[in-house]
Amino acid sequence: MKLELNQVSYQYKKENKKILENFSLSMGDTERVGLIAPSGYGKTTLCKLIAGYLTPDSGEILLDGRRVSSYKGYCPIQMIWQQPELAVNPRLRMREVILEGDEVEPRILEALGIEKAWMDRFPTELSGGELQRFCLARALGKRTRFLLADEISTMLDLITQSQIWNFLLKEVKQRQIGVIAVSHNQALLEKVCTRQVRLDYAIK
Ligand SMILES: Nc1ncnc2c1ncn2[C@@H]1O[C@H](COP(=O)(O)OP(=O)(O)OP(=O)(O)O)[C@@H](O)[C@H]1O
Repeated sequence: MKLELNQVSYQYKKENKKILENFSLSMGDTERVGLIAPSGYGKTTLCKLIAGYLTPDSGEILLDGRRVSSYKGYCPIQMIWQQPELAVNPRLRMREVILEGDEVEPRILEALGIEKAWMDRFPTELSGGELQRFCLARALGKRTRFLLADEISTMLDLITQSQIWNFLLKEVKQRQIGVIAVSHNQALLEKVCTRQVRLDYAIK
């Protein structure tokens, strides 16, 4: 599958500043692209646009030639958010949170170190790192073809961070899932990504 961004521009309505101007990117599902830019330059905004949470002011975002916004039901582009507590419904038990994914395989839960006892808990009864594992698992449903990983491991200690990225890398390579990774950790991006794109050039 191919993900294409053609001349995408975006600005938050109440602000004067353009976040993205005519930004283009084309990537395949065997690629892992690292997005680098200083804080506040629009990395999260770009991820939200690609995942369909925001609509570009102009330009288009296509998955195999079809507009991402035209996908109904499960979106093959899944975003993992920087703050997992904002990405889950606090009223759902973790068992139900996982069901929001696309038939997530039990082996994925196991590989991410999710303990069975956690399934009956509510999001507020887990640590940030534990909750993030659930968000990762939920995003790795059957029909996922691209993963947007926005600072997904900042709340994890170094060992857990490396375990989780090792698993993710193996998984996306095996299943041909393309990845866009955002991190201020340059060493991590170099290890994980096949190439890197600078976002600050997208703004004039
Ligand atoms: N809903 C919003 N309304 C108005 N402005 C916003 C909104 N969300 C983000 N912004 C602004 O848009 C700019 C880009 O934000 P974004 O979160 O995309 O940056 P980022 O590169 O991901 O930053 P960081 O590295 O700090 O996470 C920032 O100046 C931010 O203040």
